[in-house]
Amino acid sequence: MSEPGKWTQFRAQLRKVLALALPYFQSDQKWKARALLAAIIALNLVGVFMLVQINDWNRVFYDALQNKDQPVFWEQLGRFTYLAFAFIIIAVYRFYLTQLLQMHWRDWLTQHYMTRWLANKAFYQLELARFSKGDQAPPDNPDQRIAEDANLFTSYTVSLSMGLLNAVVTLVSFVGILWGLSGDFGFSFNGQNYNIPGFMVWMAVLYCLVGSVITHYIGRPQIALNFQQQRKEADFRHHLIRVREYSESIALDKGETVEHEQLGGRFSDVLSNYLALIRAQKRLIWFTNGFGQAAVVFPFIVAAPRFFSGAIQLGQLMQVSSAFGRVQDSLAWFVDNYSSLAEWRATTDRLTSFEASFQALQAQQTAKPTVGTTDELRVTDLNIGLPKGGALLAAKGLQVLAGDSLLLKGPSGSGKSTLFRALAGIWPWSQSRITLPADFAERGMFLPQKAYFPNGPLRHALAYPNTPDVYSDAELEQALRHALLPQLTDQLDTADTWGQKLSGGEQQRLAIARAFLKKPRWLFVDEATSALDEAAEATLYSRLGELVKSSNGALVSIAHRPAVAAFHNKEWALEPSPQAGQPFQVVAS
Ligand SMILES: Nc1ncnc2c1ncn2[C@@H]1O[C@H](COP(=O)(O)OP(=O)(O)OP(=O)(O)O)[C@@H](O)[C@H]1O
Repeated sequence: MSEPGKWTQFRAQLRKVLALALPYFQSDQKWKARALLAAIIALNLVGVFMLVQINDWNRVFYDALQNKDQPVFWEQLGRFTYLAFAFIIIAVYRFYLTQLLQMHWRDWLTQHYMTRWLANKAFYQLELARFSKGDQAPPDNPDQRIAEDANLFTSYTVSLSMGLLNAVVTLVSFVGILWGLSGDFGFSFNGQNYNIPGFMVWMAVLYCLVGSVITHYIGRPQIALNFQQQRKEADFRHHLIRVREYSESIALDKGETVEHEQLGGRFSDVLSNYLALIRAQKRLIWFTNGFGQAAVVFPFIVAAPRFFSGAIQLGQLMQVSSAFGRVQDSLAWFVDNYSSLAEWRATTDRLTSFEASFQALQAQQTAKPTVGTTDELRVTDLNIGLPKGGALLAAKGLQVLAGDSLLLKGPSGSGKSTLFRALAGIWPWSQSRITLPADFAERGMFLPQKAYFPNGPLRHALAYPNTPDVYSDAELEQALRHALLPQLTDQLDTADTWGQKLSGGEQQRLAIARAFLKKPRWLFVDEATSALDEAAEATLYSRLGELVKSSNGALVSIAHRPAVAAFHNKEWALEPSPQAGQPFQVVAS
C-alpha cells in the first residue's frame, strides 16, 4: 500500500464498497439494519472482552498447577465454567444475528437489482447493448449478478468487516496485556546499552508485517482469477440454459455434437481457470500454514530466556503465549482472509459495473415516445440507428389516425420490426419525435411473431401480462374460440409449458386471443399470423380489423403475404433510400 497508485486503488475500492453497502443502511429498512448491525458489533466487543477474561484465567490456572494449589485449581475451574457459558451464548447469537443481517441485506439488495433490471426495459436494452459500439463492455450474465453476486457481496461484507473489527479490538486489548507481560529487551551495541520496551509486541508486529507483505505478493493473482472464475461459471451455465430453451431446434438440426463441443469448451475454460486458481491458493496455503505453525512456537522461543532465567513463571509464560497468539491472530487477519478478500473484491467489481451499466443506459436514453393529447400517432423526423452505429431507417413525417388500417411493407432486414420497437419505446437508438395517442398506455398493443408464454396454467398464459382474475372464464373461453382455439377452452386450469407444447400456429392464435381479451384500440401486428394457413389468417385478420374498428382504433401490420393487403387501406413502404449512409426510408401512401 506504500505506492501512491496502490493507495489510490485502495481508496477507489473502498468507495465502491461504500457505494454498494450504504444504500441499505439508509433505505426504508434502515432501523432494522442498523439495530442488527449494532447488536452484532456489541456481541463482537463482548466476545473480545471474554477472550481477555480467558487470557487472565490462563495465568491464574497455570500458576495454580505449577504451585500444586488445589483450592485455586477448583475455583478456577468454576470460573472457567461461567466464562465458557457466556462464550457459548455470545457465539450462538453472534452467528444467528450475523446470518439474519446477511439475509435481510441480501433480500434488499436482490430486490433492488431486480427492480433496476426490470425498470425502463433495462433487461432488454442490456442485451442489445452487448452488440453496441463503444468501449464500455456490456455487463455479462445479469442473472448471476442478481442471484449470486448480491448474496456473496452481503455475506462477505458482513463477515469480513466483523472479522476486521474483531481483529482490531482484539489487537488493542491484547497489545496492552502483551506489553505489560513482555518486559524490556536489553542489549549492548558499540559499548552502549539499549532497552526495547514491549519487546514481544514488536516481535508480533514484525512477524505479521512480514507475513502480510509476503501474502499479498503470493496471493495477488487470485483477485483476477476469482473474477474470471465467476464469469466463466456463469457463461457455462448460461449456455446450458440456452440448450434447454432451444432443445427442439437443436434436436432437429442434430446440433448435439456442436453443442457438446461448445459446452465442453466452456467447461474446460471453467476448469482451467479453476486449476490456475487452486494453484494460486496452494502457493498461498504453503505460506499461510507455515506462518501459522511457526506462530505456535515463536512466542515460546522469544520468551524462553526470561522463563529460564526465572523472570517469569509458567502461568505468565502461558499467558504471554496466549496473548501473543491473539495479537498475532489479529495482525494476521489479512493473511488469513486473503482468498476471501480476493473473491469479495471480484464480486464488488461485478456489482459496481452492473450498477454503472444502469446509469450508462439512462444516460444513453434518446428521445422516448411521448404521450400526446390527440387521437393519433404522429412521427416527425424519424431516424432509427443500429447498435453497432450507423443509420437504418428515416422518414420525414408519419401518421396513424383513428380508423386507419395500415400495412408496413419492405424487404427482409429493412427495419420493419425495428420501427415497431421504436414506436413501442424500447429501441434506444432512435432519434425520432414520436407522439402517441392519449390512450396508448392502456389501449395500445403489440403482437410479435413469437410471443412469450409463461409456464403454468393456460389462463395465466392467456391473460399475460395481466393476472387471470381480471377476466371471467366466459371472457377467456370466448377469446380462445374467437382466435380459432376452441379445443383449449376446457384446459384453462391445465398447467403446461405452452411455449413448447403448442404448435407455432397455435401459439400465434393464443397470442391473438390475448388481443381479443384486451381489446386494444391501437394494434400493431408483426407477422403474427405467419405460421397460419391462409384461411385461418384471413378469418383472424378480419376479426382483428373488426375489433379495432369497433372502438374506432387503428391496425398497423407487418406482413409478407399479399393476401393480407386486402385488410388494409393504407401502406408504408420501406424502400432503399437515395441518401448516402441511409439504407432505407419510409414512403407513406
Ligand atoms: N438487436 C439487434 N442488434 C443488432 N442489429 C439488429 C438488432 N435487431 C435488428 N438489427 C438489425 O436491424 C436490421 C433490421 O431488422 P428488422 O428486424 O427490423 O428487419 P425486418 O424488416 O423486420 O426484417 P424481417 O422482414 O426479416 O423480419 C437488420 O439488419 C438487423 O440485423
